[in-house]
Amino acid sequence: MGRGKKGHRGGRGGGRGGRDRDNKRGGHRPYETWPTVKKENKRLEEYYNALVDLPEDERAEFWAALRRELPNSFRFCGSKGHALAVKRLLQTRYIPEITRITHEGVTVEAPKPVPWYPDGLAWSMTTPKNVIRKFPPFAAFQKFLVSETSVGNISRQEVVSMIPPLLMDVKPGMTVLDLCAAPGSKAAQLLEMIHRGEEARIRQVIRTFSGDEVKSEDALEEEAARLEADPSDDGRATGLLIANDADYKRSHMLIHQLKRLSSPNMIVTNQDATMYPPLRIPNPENPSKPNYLKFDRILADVPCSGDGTLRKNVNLWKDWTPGNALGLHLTQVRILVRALQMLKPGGRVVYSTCSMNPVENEAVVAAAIERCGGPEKIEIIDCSDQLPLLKRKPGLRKWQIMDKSARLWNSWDEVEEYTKSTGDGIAPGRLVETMFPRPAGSDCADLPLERCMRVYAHQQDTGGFFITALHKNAEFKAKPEENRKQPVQTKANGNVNAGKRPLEEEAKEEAGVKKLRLSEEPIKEERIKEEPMEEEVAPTEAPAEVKTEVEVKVKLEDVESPVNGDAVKEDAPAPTDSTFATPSAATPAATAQEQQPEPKIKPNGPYEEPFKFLPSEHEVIKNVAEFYKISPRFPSDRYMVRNALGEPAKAIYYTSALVRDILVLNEGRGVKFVHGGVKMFVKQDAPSAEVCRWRIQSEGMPILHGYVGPERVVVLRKKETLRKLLVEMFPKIAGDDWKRMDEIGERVRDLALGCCVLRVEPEGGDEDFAEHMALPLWKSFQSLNLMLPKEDRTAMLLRIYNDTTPLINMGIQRDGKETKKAEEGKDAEMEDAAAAAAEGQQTDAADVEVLDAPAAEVETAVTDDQGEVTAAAGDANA
Ligand SMILES: C[S@@+](CC[C@H](N)C(=O)[O-])C[C@H]1O[C@@H](n2cnc3c(N)ncnc32)[C@H](O)[C@@H]1O
Repeated sequence: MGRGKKGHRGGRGGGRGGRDRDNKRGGHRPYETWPTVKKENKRLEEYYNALVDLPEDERAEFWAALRRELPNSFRFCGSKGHALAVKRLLQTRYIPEITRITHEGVTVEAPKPVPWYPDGLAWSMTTPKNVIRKFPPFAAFQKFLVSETSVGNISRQEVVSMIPPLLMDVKPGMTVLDLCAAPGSKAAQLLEMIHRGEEARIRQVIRTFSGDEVKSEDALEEEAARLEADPSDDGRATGLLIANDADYKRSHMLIHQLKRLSSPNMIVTNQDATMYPPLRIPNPENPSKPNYLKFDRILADVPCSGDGTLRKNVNLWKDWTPGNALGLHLTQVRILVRALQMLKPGGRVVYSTCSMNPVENEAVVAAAIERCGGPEKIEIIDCSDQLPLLKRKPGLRKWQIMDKSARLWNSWDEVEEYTKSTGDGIAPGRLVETMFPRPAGSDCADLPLERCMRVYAHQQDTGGFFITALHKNAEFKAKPEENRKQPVQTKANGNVNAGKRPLEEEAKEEAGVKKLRLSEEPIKEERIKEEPMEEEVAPTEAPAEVKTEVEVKVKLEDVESPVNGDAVKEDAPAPTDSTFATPSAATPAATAQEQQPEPKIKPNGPYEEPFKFLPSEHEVIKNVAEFYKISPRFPSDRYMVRNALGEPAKAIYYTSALVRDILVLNEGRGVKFVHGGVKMFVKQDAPSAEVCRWRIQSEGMPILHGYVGPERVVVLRKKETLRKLLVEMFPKIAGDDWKRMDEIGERVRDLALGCCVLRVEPEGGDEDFAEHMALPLWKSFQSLNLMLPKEDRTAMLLRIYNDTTPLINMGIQRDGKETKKAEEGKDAEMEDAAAAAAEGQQTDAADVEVLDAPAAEVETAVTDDQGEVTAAAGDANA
């Protein structure tokens, strides 16, 4: 997964340079210390004391919690069975050890499960990072966290940030859009939901045509994962997640984070959410009529001022100003309106921020509902019965707005009155009408805003968060933004005009400050120092990189992506290639049509390799199917490559049918797709023409292995046999050496050369070795090679055997005597290739076909994200 190779980044914002990062720069980064920030801010305290209605003692707790360090939290991720297996280790192996530890005479507090998180998969702990990192009794626990985080089984995520996906009620088969998704922790939760129960469903279907008995250990899980949940594609997940972020570099962090889940049902786009383009999908009833995708669920976890993250981003204590939130209000409304437009009637949008400010929360919800046809069309969902153990406060019905100069306003009427009395007629401190509670008598005056959910830091020792779930009753035509009432302004010449200073311009002025608060995710702190990212906070503009390739020509509120082939409104330009988005001559689409290999970097911005699907009858697809004896039940029309020529060169990807349709039908429309598909086959040197050169990639294994013929499957049942394959990089099988491989010895001796599926089916009776797995195994003349990156081997050794033995690499000896035999020479070459391939398994480094961005940018983005992940473990143990 690119882990390790790309380097680990040290903790965030703590001045601890990461190992590889330091090395890359040719030396150790000097240890930096951060000046202590005084946790005081008069205006902040004044504003929230006025707003948040709490009894005196609770108010004191509110501020005390905001001034305390935030506990560390993490989530076990991946498929439920796997996540539960890793969690069990924490409970049975590490917690008993931790509870025996005393530090400075005090018993250490062990991690605790978050009570409201389903299946106990989220945990939190208050032990300071530096204690865990430096105090030797924690060493084993630290190793566990670092190791499982590096392979993607544990994700560090703030507890409150886990709430929004849980309120989305995502079910398998649904189409889901995460509009502001980077770095991707919530998107990962959503993707897991789309795939929930899939493994069991596929097993069920495969058994119906193989006639095998249900294994008792599967029975329960399969019952839970009923086929009816998502039946139409032989049990494979049919749902879709589109994860989007307007920032190009952050969209690559997103790819890195989500790739771990190996989902063919996911696309990453790089668009400005305020004008997210309608996406074409097939129209089976009337193929000549355009049909556009509408979503069952949309998450709008919008950029915000982030004052709910004061505990983590301590600089906010000094940087908080009332203007930060005001400058984001309009963008937030636009994103929410766009989300509601793209939602199916009956669908749900969850809107969330890590801010406590009503101008970014209740005011945005009310403004968006008003623009989208009022409460008849959009309802605020009462979530009071959801997550009953989560303590929360109701949303505000009344609030005041603090302007830039810290003056408090009760209503827009008050602002207008004041504005009339001033000489220049300009409303104070960038205020606009939609920031205020809706006036009595208006459609939205009585919105049940108390149904919005506010979570404060003191309630369960977390950060602060705001979440609202909205239900769309029916389609609507959004009111144009221009209808908003502008403050009356009198020019010097006596003419009257509307607001002189558009909010977006003012927002840009504060860009430097807002960079702090794009997310509740910790990644920010480092990014602020390193990367100027003005586009993140320029609310109305697509980031420069996006704009160069996609120039949206129509106002999206007019387009209202039509559903099921409905004609586009006559008064609005049709969202055709030429009117909706005008790709420049240099877009991938143009190049794809010309079938010309293109330079990797376009003058106008990063180049994305096109997604080209291979016909089922393509020679390579037929060869692969023949070699692995892939069942005809496995779809062969969803294989894709990423190059303009559309020929398999290095890697072959696999996508779900819907992802394929979207990528194909929207090619050339200027939509910026940056990722899609799971790498299924990768080209590798082979010793002879009979050996298929396309090995199965480990991330494709869970999808494919059930359909591979018995000729290319090796079944392993014993724990010790797997240990040999994990510890030894190239265990020998020549001569009598195959006997060392116990129950798989004879099978691998007789197996034809090349890649096969190692199906691990534990014989039972050992809880640490209970999980079924399918791993790629390569057979050479002399040896075997489990094609896994070192991190995965090391993590599995620790998880299954509690073993930290260094890996043994006893490859073919390259001295003259040994390499005389042609077979051995070939084996040596193959071992080199295999080792390199296994290491590159999930990195783009091994995949020259894909060059998503200028090399330096990819490197930075991947390293950043990895830093986030590694830092997570490092931090948790720091
Ligand atoms: C609060 S963060 C999202 C955190 C993310 N949902 C997660 O759970 O990891 C907000 C994100 O919105 C992105 N963003 C800012 N303006 C945007 C826009 N107009 N359209 C789409 N994304 C935007 C930022 O780049 C940032 O990554």
